[in-house]
Amino acid sequence: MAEKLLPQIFKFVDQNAESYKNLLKEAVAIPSVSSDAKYRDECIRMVHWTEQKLKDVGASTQLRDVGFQTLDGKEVKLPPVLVGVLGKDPKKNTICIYGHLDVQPALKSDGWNTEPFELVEKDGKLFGRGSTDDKGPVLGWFHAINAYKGVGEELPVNLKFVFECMEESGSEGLDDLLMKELKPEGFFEDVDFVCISDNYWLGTTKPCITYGLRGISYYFLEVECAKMDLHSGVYGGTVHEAMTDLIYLMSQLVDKNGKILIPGIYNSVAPLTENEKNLYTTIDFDPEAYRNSIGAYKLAHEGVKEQLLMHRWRYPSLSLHGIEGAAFQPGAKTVVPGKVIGKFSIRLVPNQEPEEIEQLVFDYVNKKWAEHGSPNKMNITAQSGRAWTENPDHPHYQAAARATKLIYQTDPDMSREGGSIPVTITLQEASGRNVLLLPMGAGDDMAHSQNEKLNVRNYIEGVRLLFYLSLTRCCSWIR
Ligand SMILES: NCC(=O)N[C@@H](Cc1c[nH]cn1)C(=O)O
Ligand SMILES: [Zn+2]
Ligand SMILES: [Zn+2]
Repeated sequence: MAEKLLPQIFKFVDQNAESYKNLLKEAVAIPSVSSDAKYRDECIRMVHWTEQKLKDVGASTQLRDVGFQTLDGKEVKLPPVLVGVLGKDPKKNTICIYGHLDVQPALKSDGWNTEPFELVEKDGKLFGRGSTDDKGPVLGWFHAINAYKGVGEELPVNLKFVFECMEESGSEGLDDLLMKELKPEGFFEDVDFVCISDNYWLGTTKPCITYGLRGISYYFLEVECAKMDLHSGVYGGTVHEAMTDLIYLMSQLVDKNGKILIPGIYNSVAPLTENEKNLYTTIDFDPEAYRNSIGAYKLAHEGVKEQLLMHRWRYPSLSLHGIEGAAFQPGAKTVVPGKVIGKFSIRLVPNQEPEEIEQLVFDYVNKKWAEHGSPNKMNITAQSGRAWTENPDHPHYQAAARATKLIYQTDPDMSREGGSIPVTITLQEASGRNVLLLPMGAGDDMAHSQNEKLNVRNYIEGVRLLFYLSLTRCCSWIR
């Protein structure tokens, strides 16, 4: 039945490509930035907008309240989690789909060529914040479901949905909802697989299927020297400046080659086996093309493919992200900030437990602070999620590989990902089922960066892929 339907579906998807783009345009126009309290209403609007789309495809929906968070010292309501169910036929397999509706911040002045929250099509690319991370892939599922209706076929699987709007900000409230509230109600009882489309191919031409993610331990390092910002001409030379202390602490974390300077941080990293080492040799990854795509002057590890991939996937890395309270605007502002918050994160790898890593970081920063001997106030806090890996030999992965080959006419690479989707491990534990990461976007989509985009080809073929994937899930052998 599967293959017979494909020509019809391919035609239907092509005929509807414009409407798919229009829907993505609507989604991108909602600036659902989860990290900034001033966009919280937009996050809530995004959840409601998506709920309506889910209802439109025939799903029953629920908005689950997950309480409040403290943001910028204020209690702010978290966006509700959108849960949905489409079909309850016991003869069919049930796939649980997770996606996120929130986005990273974006301003045109960051260096975008177009308005970030206006979807613009140029040269076969759809530019806009959230186009690839993760609004395009979420909508891909809705289009795939509609395609069944379009060709007059019944959906061959039951679907369950979990859509949140806080992924880019630590998925606050979601773990508790999944583990404590949804589990007793049996939400995951009949789930056979979990599928997430929220990552990217390694390169730009070859599709991938992903079986591992790094975790993340994100730190907020606060130093306060005064209760207000100060004129450096009036107060400079008379106070111990918070920024000086913070820059000192941040400079002690990582060396110029990327080696993390926190004692013990590499101790628990899973040892590299011969078997794993061999996996890297067959992956299609061109260091020079990768370097060019980001305009980097020189790559670490002399651009050796295997070493680069290992440092993206299986070794921890520490990045310095920014300083809140610093004068980042253009111009010669002569302020001494009263309080600054340095932000850095460590990407965690298998066997590194967040509690262990947080303790090592806190101990090290406290020791460096004591050595530094500043009279100022310092405080460090963290939010963390574990790394995740899955069995890529599972039939779920084999089905995804078959579907990918059919759509792209090439065998996908089995990849891991350097980024983090902390809820993946929670979904694995809550469902007890195999979790598949099926990327829609290409490796040069520049999620989180300026000019984020989704290729029209990836969007359209992605819809076909999700359609075909759900079709193959109707086979009982896959259970
Ligand atoms: N597409 C997944 C993704 O981008 N995840 C974020 C998660 C995050 C952001 N801040 C804290 N966690 C990532 O940076 O990997
Ligand atoms: Zn994402
Ligand atoms: Zn993201």
